[in-house]
Amino acid sequence: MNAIAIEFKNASKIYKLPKGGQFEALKPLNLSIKKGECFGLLGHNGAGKTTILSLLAGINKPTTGDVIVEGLSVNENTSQTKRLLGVVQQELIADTFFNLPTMLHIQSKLSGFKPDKEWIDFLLEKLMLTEHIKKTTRELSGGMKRRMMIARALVHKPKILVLDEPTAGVDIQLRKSMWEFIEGLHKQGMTIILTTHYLQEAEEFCSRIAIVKSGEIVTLKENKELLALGGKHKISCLIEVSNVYQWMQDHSSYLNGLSILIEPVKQVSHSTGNLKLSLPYVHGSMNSFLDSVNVMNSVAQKIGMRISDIFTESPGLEDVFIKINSGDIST
Ligand SMILES: Nc1ncnc2c1ncn2[C@@H]1O[C@H](COP(=O)(O)OP(=O)(O)OP(=O)(O)O)[C@@H](O)[C@H]1O
Repeated sequence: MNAIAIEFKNASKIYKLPKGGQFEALKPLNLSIKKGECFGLLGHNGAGKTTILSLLAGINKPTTGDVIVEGLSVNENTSQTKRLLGVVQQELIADTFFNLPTMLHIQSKLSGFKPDKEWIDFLLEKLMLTEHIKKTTRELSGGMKRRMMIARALVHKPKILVLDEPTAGVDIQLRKSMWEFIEGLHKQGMTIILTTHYLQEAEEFCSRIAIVKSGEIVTLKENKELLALGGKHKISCLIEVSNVYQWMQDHSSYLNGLSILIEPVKQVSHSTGNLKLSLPYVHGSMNSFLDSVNVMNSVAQKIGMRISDIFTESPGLEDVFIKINSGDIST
């Protein structure tokens, strides 16, 4: 299971700018992605994610180095490596007068693959496109085009699926079924490399995640390890107080002594507002959880506060992403 599917070897990209000069979009990258892995690339707009995928897909040539796909060099065997990959590009490219099944038949042939009607029907069904098969691809909505691009990328049964923001513009219901379908392909052994701005998708589906910033990977970790950087799980409660700043002054030394954090929830004025009190607990330990609940209850009794809500909070990938990008955590 540890065989390598994709290997970036010192691969870099410097774009030549039309008005002269150049721009280094990707610093020399060394990265291995295992067979059967679902690997996520995250980063702000312009970080370099699409550039990385374009070198893998053979759309752009690296300035230095190479990418190896299933043992084959993309530089030397572009047409063979292309057949191993199903690539869903970020831009919606669906401007034809063909209907969906015809376009997918043509695409199969273009990929050097004998069209397989059963597989095409299966893809159309799984991507919820069957009811739109009479439309030409240019008549599809944005979300339908996005799903069509996934069908097109899979038509030649590739070993590796490359998804550059595959769910942009797809509504939440369809996104869920799309991911169920992609998860099914992954379970059958397909290697997946994904970029997305929906961090929850990466959190749910990727086993390893790289964060790209200014043309280089600044963090590369197992999903769980990355989430652990977000901080502790917390038990929190909300209280309403009539004089926020006075209240914080009166109680802060007592609460700080118990490691309880005080945080204004909404815009607070001097006269009224909500405060959130939080206490960390060890995730997975019932004793630690109950200890924290007991502390909250005894604090409530001691200082006579009315708790309006009590809930737990888990650090998510979004918290980690923001902290890494703002330099709050170095990895
Ligand atoms: N053909 C090109 N010529 C010059 N610069 C380019 C070219 N393509 C991309 N760039 C620049 O390279 C940098 C990385 O772009 P890239 O598209 O890889 O970012 P990204 O992380 O995929 O962003 P997004 O999340 O917006 O898709 C950006 O500054 C971009 O302007």
